[in-house]
Amino acid sequence: MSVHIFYGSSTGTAEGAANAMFDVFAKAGSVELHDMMDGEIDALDPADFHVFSCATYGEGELPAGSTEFFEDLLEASPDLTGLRFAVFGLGDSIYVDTYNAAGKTIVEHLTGLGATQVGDRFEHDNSGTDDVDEKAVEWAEQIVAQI
Ligand SMILES: Cc1cc2nc3c(=O)[nH]c(=O)nc-3n(C[C@H](O)[C@H](O)[C@H](O)COP(=O)(O)O)c2cc1C
Repeated sequence: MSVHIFYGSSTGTAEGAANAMFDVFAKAGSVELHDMMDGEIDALDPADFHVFSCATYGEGELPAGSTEFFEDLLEASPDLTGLRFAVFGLGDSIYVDTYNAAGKTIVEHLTGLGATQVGDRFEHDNSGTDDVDEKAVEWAEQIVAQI
């Protein structure tokens, strides 16, 4: 099994978290990192496991350049039955109405295509005191125990 870690990041926090998780997921198989901006929707494979580390911007959207990933995916509308994924969301609670909305959107889109969420969706708060990379490792350890 391969683990595909996709990150959606504008200023590097979600990308850093994705990198921090790399060694944890390497316990489960070979790991590939993907910038969602590269639009590699073909890397979604029911035989593999998928992790999304993604920030929220705008009015609750994915970061600029990453929104097209799901536009392309929804247009292609593949049957993702059997595909398993987990979501590590990043946001900031000062954005009350759209706090961590991108992570919720990812869950909706993937489950809407038949995929199955594994574990709890994490919500990192940039206004909080939690170290994002430490939390990413802790979360990844919980997820890897379930795959
Ligand atoms: C201009 C701007 C808009 C943002 N909008 C939201 C938002 O709507 N909801 C949210 O939860 N966080 C929002 N954030 C917070 C980011 O998602 C958060 O800081 C995240 O850690 C950034 O990740 P990145 O460095 O990978 O881009 C916003 C941040 C900026 C700078």
